[in-house]
Amino acid sequence: SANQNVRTGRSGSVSSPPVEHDNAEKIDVNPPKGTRDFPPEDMRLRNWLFHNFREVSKQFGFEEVDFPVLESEALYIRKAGEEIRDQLYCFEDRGNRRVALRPELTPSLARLVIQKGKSVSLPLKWFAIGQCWRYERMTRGRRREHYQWNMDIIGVPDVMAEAELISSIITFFKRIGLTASDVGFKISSRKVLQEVLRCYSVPENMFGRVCIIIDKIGKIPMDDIRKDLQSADMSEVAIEELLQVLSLKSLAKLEEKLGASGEALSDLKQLFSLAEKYGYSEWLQFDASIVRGLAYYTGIVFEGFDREGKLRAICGGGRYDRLLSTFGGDDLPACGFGFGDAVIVELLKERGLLPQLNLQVENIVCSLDQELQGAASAVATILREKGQSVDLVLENKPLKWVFKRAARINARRLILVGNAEWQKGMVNVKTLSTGEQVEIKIDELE
Ligand SMILES: Nc1ccc(Br)nc1
Repeated sequence: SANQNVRTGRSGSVSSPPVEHDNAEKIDVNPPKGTRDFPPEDMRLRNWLFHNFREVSKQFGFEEVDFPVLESEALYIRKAGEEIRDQLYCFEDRGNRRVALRPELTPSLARLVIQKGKSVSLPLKWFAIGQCWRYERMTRGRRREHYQWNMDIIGVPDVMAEAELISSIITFFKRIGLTASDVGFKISSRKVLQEVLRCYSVPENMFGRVCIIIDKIGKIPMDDIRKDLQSADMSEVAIEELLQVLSLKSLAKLEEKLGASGEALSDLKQLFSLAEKYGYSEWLQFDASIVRGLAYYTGIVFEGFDREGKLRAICGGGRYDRLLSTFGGDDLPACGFGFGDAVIVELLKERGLLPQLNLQVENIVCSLDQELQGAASAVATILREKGQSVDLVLENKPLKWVFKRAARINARRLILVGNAEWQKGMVNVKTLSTGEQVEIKIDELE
């Protein structure tokens, strides 16, 4: 709360002059609404998560990229009625430019691919971990920022690319202890929707809009879904047929509906066949209701879900072969996914799989009296130059305080710099787990 007493956290007296503030009031020490601080224990978990994202990305031969958190608003102005557009964290900067805090990473990636043009050789396999933003009325109390891991393959038209991306996510899940009994992937293709809409002569330019409406199934009442579909030039018959197809959960039933000649079916059959080869069939299921909430998907779409059904989608992605041309570039086949940092942590908590991540410092070094503070610094430098981590006690503290701190930072060794030993070029080394204590020559420290 704003009037929370802010502990200065200083133990000694403070001699420096007070910082001049316009307002005498205490500032609110909480982060802005919908945002988070990462104190050490949270930062350790975040670093652990990102380390696993990076390790998998490298294992699949992907290169890391990043983009500005601030982008031109134009990157996200799509007319399909997406939630991501309604919640854009956008504003006019001091140069009167319309800008936005990025709500997702894919448009930035598309922009960079266009910028690089012919200077990059295909296929591109890029990954990024970046903070993404939305501005949502805090009535729902939801977060306004999260970190997303993205992996994208640019330049591969074949479903092999989607199969590879799904394999990378499964590799990640396995790395952190999740199995096919914990999570799965619902797989479909936007071409299913496309083929139904074509049967009922729904104009092509309604495709993105219909996808966004369909994505709201289960989130808003079905009557509103039907009304929205009518407003997208769909007849009653077309709507009923579409909803019927979207309820299909078997490729055989889909084939009965759409026939065997369409691309939707051939893509999906190929993907499930590749899943066999990769050895991850048990992780996948066909579910025609999956469309995902981004207008630019054009083919296979998929989302990771928790089999207990308690949580929102863990991750999601798909093929987006037409995105580059919406920015004036030449189209290139593309597919990718986004994987947020929130649901996965909720899932790991549920499954008791959160890792125990303690601070670990090898050495804590302290001098036994004020005159030896410099000697203690010299010992710290020697150890650090050998690549060891050292927490150097910076003030004259009683041993009781030093032992307490050593336990809190989980130090392996306590190095005591005392007068008598120092005169002999020695220090006292105590292994804290065993209590064993030995005198060691400084130049033999390791
Ligand atoms: N797109 C987006 C951005 C930020 C959060 Br939190 N959720 C979704």
